[in-house]
Amino acid sequence: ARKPQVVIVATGGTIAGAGASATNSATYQAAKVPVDKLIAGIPELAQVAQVRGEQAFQIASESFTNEQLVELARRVSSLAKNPALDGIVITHGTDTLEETSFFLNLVVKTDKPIVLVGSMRPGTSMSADGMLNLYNAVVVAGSPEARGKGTLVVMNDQIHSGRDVTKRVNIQTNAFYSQWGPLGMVVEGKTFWFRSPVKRHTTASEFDIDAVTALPAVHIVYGSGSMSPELYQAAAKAGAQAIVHAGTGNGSVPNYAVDMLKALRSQGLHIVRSSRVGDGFVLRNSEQPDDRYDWVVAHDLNPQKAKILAALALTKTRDAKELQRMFWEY
Ligand SMILES: NC(=O)C[C@H](N)C(=O)O
Repeated sequence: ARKPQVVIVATGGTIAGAGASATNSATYQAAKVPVDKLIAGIPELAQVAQVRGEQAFQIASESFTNEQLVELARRVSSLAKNPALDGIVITHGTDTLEETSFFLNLVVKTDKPIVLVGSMRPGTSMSADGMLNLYNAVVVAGSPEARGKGTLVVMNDQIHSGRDVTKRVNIQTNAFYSQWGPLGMVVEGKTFWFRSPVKRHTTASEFDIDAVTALPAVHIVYGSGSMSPELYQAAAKAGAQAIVHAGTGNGSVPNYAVDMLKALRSQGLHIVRSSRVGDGFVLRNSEQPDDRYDWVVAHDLNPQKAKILAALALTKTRDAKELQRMFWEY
């Protein structure tokens, strides 16, 4: 039978990392090993797909910029248009993998599987997780059942929605987690599916990377007890067109910070209330009168995901009600 054609677009991260010894699981250099060497290290890939590699970047994912995000998405969009190709795997550092997976989920117009994968341990360490993660990612990218589900993240034998998934553990291989559960599992080269995303994505999204050349700046301000309202001002000074408030609890705002946010909104900046808690979601007019202040709530998106959607939304509209609609729909 014809094997699915899969391209691995490599961007760096720990999955391309190398450490000094086999006991170095957390101390190593990310983004060292080229994609062809990663592929050559897993001869079993040839049993499940016809694979070729492409080196987009060689960086740790904390160093990803908006420019690189746009460049990567444009490359993925152009690959997806190749009729001979069945799926795309993107190797990526785990730190900002959730931003990239959500971004691609919103802007690439394709039904083909786009699968992001990383690792928590470098390939040089004992029980390195990258090999199996990459093998599993290629299996998912070549699987017809993975089509039309938006971008996927394969880590630790689980298949997550690129929208929902977030990094929750920073030193173990079970690093990724979705509040609404994974979509499925991949075991011994086979995929098993249990649910599908219902939020708008890829072909049903109103965003298209072929029409996006740059993203406006959006900055996150972290809420805490005794925080400084001047941080919002600094975000505005740094060029933010929207500020994502990573609020305590239900995205709550300290009473002494409300006037600053109102003032920034009156200058045209958008205020998006999200929560630093991790799970749950922020409701409109809970904690703060969003209708009165013309603020937006991030719904269940965490601050870093809210930042991605806010930036994309601002390429389309300046209207807070439209922004809010997008936060409900995506
Ligand atoms: N596990 C990893 O990939 C972490 C690394 N700092 C990165 O995001 O590139």
